[in-house]
Amino acid sequence: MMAEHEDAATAATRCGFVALIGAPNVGKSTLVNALVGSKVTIVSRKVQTTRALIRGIVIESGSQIILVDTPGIFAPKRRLDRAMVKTAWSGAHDADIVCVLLDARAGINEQAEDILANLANVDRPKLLVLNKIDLIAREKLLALAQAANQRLAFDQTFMVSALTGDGVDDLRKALAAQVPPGPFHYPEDQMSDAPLRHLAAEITREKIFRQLHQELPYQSTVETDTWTERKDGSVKIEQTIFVERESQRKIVLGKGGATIKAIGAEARKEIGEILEQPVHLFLFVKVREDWGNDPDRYREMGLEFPKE
Ligand SMILES: Nc1nc2c(ncn2[C@@H]2O[C@H](COP(=O)(O)OP(=O)(O)OP(=O)(O)O)[C@@H](O)[C@H]2O)c(=O)[nH]1
Repeated sequence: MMAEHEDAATAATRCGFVALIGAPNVGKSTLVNALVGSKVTIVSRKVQTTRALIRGIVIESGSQIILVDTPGIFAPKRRLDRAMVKTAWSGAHDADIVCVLLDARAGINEQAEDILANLANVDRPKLLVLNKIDLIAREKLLALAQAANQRLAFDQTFMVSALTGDGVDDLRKALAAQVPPGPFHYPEDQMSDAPLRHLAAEITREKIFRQLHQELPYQSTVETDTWTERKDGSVKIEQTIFVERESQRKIVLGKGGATIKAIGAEARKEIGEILEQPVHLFLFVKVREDWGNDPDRYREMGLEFPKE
């Protein structure tokens, strides 16, 4: 009986990824805070090479809404960033819903034009969010909504002030209703550190990429298995690096373990800087034979699963 009851509960849930896209300063962080409604784990802006960064996770009416953004879309300076820009946009393709934020006061400036043009071929439900409505008059707002909708066919338009909270409940409810049916991606007891687990995994991935980018492009994935805060103020993190073949495992390990050691040292340093606490990082390398055919892995990396 119990099991049936639980099945029914799972079937009723919804869960999905919502990509927040907007120029710097449109108010993404403020909106995430308003949507989540409690203190959000601060995810450092220092990490600009990740594909999809979890900004916050919201539960609303039985839906888990995972808010992600795709840094690196704007004015990429470093070579690695530029290489990631294309993938960053494909993160938008992979999201269940794309939310485009515009600063209502700034209007459709050059960066906004750029975003709207780039999203034209993203085949996902698109919502327009005009933020900072507390700063402009209502008539201007309607004109702006119209102008944006002429450039890109949005499914819905929301007018909010992330700062005052005006309109935020409506947006949250709409997102909850529109993410697809399915079980929660993150267990509720992991929700608060999920962004950090994900970020730490992305950092290690970036270090692997840096060390081995010629030899191992995109063929590895990293998962954070455990995250334990210690009494002395440090954190113990265990991660597994999954590769497709034994030969790749050897490459990641390097001669006498030299490569994995270097990856671990770099990752530990950066994770420690972001967390501002000492980090003990333990890395394991495993072969996951069918990695290349597992859509979940692609999804975790913000990549689109190739149809064939
Ligand atoms: N008046 C007003 N100000 C807002 C609103 N939302 C955000 N802001 C302000 O706009 C500025 C930028 O907000 P952030 O949330 O940091 O913007 P962001 O898009 O996350 O910026 P990046 O991290 O650079 O991408 C801050 O000073 C916010 O207080 C709003 O609805 N009304």
